[in-house]
Amino acid sequence: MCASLQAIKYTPGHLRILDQLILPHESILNAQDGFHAIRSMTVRGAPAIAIVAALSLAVELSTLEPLSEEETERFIIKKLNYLVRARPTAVNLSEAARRLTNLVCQTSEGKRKAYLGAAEKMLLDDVRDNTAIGDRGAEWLLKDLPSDKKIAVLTHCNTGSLATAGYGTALGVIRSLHKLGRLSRAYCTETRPYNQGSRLTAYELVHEGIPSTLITDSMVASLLCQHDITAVIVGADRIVKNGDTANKIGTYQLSILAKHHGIKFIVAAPLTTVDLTTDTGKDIEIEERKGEEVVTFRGPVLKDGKVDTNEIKTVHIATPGIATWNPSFDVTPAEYIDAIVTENGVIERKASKCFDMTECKI
Ligand SMILES: CSC[C@@H](O)[C@@H](O)C(=O)COP(=O)(O)O
Repeated sequence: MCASLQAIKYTPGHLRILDQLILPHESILNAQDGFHAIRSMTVRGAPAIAIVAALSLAVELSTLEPLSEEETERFIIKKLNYLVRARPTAVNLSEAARRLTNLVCQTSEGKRKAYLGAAEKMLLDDVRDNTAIGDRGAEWLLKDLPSDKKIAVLTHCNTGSLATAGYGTALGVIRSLHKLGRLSRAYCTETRPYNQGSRLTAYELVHEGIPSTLITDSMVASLLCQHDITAVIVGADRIVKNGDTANKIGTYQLSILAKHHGIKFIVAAPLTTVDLTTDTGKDIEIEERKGEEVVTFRGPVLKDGKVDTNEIKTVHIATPGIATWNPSFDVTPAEYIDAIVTENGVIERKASKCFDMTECKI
């Protein structure tokens, strides 16, 4: 089997990320490079952007002349405050900044070393947590089914190795189902306008040899109606206290379709995505991106019927002059979510209309 995909490659003092716009690795030398990589979506996915932000500052710190403890603290806090402004919706970024700031403030001697250790640990922790999410989610989905039953699932956006430090969240559940020999097929949506599904999830599913089928976002109702789909599994950018969940635009409509067809709707995310400081989804800031993403399409050209990744082109696919609206995320109300899987286990929504997310942090 070929090696697993890795979006983030780090050795002390060196950070390289896979440029998800074209796919070779790009070097990140400092926090400014980290900020631009996140904002331009060269790296994307809630856990991955938090890790790249933290590690970009780690690389910058490791090249810096010795500073006093006080100067080091001021430097780190200033850079973290800058990095959190790269993208607003995924809470993992601000959660990491808050945690690293607290650590640095509470360490009296060796602040630089403490920061580097904590930032580097994020890579390992994320893979460990995602593996637990994948296994727990798969186990929960299979628990009431005959042991020889294989299931088909649908996922949206990208939640795999390319959106995390490895293994993936929703794609981690799919990976675990496949590992157990219990996955008949994973369907993935194209995920317009940025096409994380057709570009990244499809790439990863094919790379891993997981039986998979790509559909456009407009085909979901027909898929759920005509095929035997057991669950829709998505990741999250922010899960607030009552379980309302911000995720890639289009997730909300999938949850409504799943409910209509009596299909389970599952959110899979690490605890770093759970935001207990926000009560409901109404208070989540939704990033709006440039209309250009809606009216253009970017990809490799076809030469003699073959995809040529050396030549990437942007084409215009809408009538010039048309107005656009491009919210990058939407909020799925908790009442449409059946279960939320974290590394600590699965919380089911039973009779009530919402979750108490404080339960999963215990
Ligand atoms: C494990 S990542 C979960 C989410 O971050 C993912 O589904 C998503 O919405 C990514 O959005 P993106 O805009 O590509 O950063």
